[in-house]
Amino acid sequence: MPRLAANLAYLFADRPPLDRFGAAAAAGFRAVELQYPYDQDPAAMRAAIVRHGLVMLGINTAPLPGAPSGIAGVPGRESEFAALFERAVSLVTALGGRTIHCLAGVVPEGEREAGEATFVENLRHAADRAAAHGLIILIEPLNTVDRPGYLLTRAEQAAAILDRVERANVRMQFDFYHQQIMGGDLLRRFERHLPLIGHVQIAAVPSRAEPDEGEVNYAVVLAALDRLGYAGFVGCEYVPRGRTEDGLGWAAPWGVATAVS
Ligand SMILES: O=C(O)[C@@H](O)C(=O)CO
Ligand SMILES: [Mg+2]
Repeated sequence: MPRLAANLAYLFADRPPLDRFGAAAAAGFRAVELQYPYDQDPAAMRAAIVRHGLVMLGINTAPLPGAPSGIAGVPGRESEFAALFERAVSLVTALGGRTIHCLAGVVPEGEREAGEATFVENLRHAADRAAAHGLIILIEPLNTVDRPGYLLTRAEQAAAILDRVERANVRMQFDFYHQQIMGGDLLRRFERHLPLIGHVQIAAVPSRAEPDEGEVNYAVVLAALDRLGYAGFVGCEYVPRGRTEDGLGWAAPWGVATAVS
């Protein structure tokens, strides 16, 4: 059965950050992912994770002023990326987490080949640093509607990058929301890339709300993940229509509870 993880940048976001861990655990989530928890106290977050018996999954590399979508694939910013990555290693290690999503960044049309080469080199260096801590690096293709100009947009492109990086601890984060927008054919593409996939995320398309509306049938998708042998967590990275608890009906078959009040 798919194991659901709460993305606490999106879910329970009506609460202060430290209160979201308990809310996720109370709803039945067994794991959490955090995105950008750089302004929070790592020890307090770790204590909340342990207190509520949660598995801590991953964080993202931090955004920079003028570069909210990262710099891992931006030529000329390699030393800044190395520093950003070290910061992510310290934080995720303090949280007891497992993965760092390295955001590639926005690259102008004429520089995309150079951007990919930069991305590959940066990922190689980062992978070697990550290996020393037993960490996995994730790269995630994002859709061009929400992120115009983002370097990494399709699962096929991510697979080609991973092929060039040649490091087993660098993997693809397959977000069904983004990949539906960038070509669809979700189950065939997921299956084709499964050996490279390190994490999965879901949200309705096009609303990015609870995965119980829109053009993707997530009951079918989640059953397929099981059938195809995906053993990782499924990150719930959606924007709740209202209170998170009130929209969890879709997750009941997967062990997460709906609101009782
Ligand atoms: O899908 C997304 O937007 C995220 O997974 C992410 O990490 C980039 O913000
Ligand atoms: Mg995502």
